[in-house]
Amino acid sequence: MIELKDVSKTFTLHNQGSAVIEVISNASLKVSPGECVALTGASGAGKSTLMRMIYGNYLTQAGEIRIGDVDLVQAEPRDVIALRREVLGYVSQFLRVVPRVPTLDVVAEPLRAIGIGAEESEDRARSLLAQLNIPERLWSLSPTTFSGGEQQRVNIARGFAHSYPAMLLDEPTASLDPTNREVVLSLIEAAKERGAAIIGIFHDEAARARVCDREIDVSRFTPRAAA
Ligand SMILES: Nc1ncnc2c1ncn2[C@@H]1O[C@H](COP(=O)(O)OP(=O)(O)OP(=O)(O)O)[C@@H](O)[C@H]1O
Repeated sequence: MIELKDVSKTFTLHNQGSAVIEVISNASLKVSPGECVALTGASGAGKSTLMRMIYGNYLTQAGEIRIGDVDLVQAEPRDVIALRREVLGYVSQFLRVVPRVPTLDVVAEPLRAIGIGAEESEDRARSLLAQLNIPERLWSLSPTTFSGGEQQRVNIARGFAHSYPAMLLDEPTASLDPTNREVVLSLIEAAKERGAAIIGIFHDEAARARVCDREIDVSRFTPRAAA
């Protein structure tokens, strides 16, 4: 479902004499449906960079990043947008809050975007918000003023609203209390059971051990380490 072949990435630091730093070199990996793979490696090894490349936020200079039958490296922007809407989900640690949109709509929006009716989308959103212990009195309010933890849980609810065949999870359990951490781990397990291919960064070792089938240390794709 997710396959990287000989992927490389350099950053050019335009404000520092156009210095070029190679961050990822010849990365290859494959994640099958129903499998969760953890990216590991020391701070600065390139975990977030690789994740952003797989989501298409960072340009990839060489190689192939296949999500289903789309190669993200070659895809047109409109194909990337369609892929993100239908196939590839991304749960970051932080909610990008859209001002004035009620929480319920924030969570239901990914379902509306793929043509699911208002009622069904909102039912799913309500169920996720309840599961993640967001008090019902907050559902009609914009999450702008919510606490950090509440925003993170709204973001997780939104990220899991649609059953994406492929998912990227960036520290999904970071700074959650034990009850909500457990809810998130169950959501990940349920996503695997329905066949989602998942790549995650988990500093929470126990969470990683529980939901991940394999670990890939990105240091092995780091040119500096190899040198
Ligand atoms: N936009 C950027 N411009 C220049 N260099 C960058 C950029 N993003 C990341 N880097 C560099 O790439 C390397 C890998 O960073 P990255 O954030 O991917 O590491 P990480 O493994 O996710 O680390 P952490 O566990 O600390 O989050 C670092 O040396 C970093 O300085």
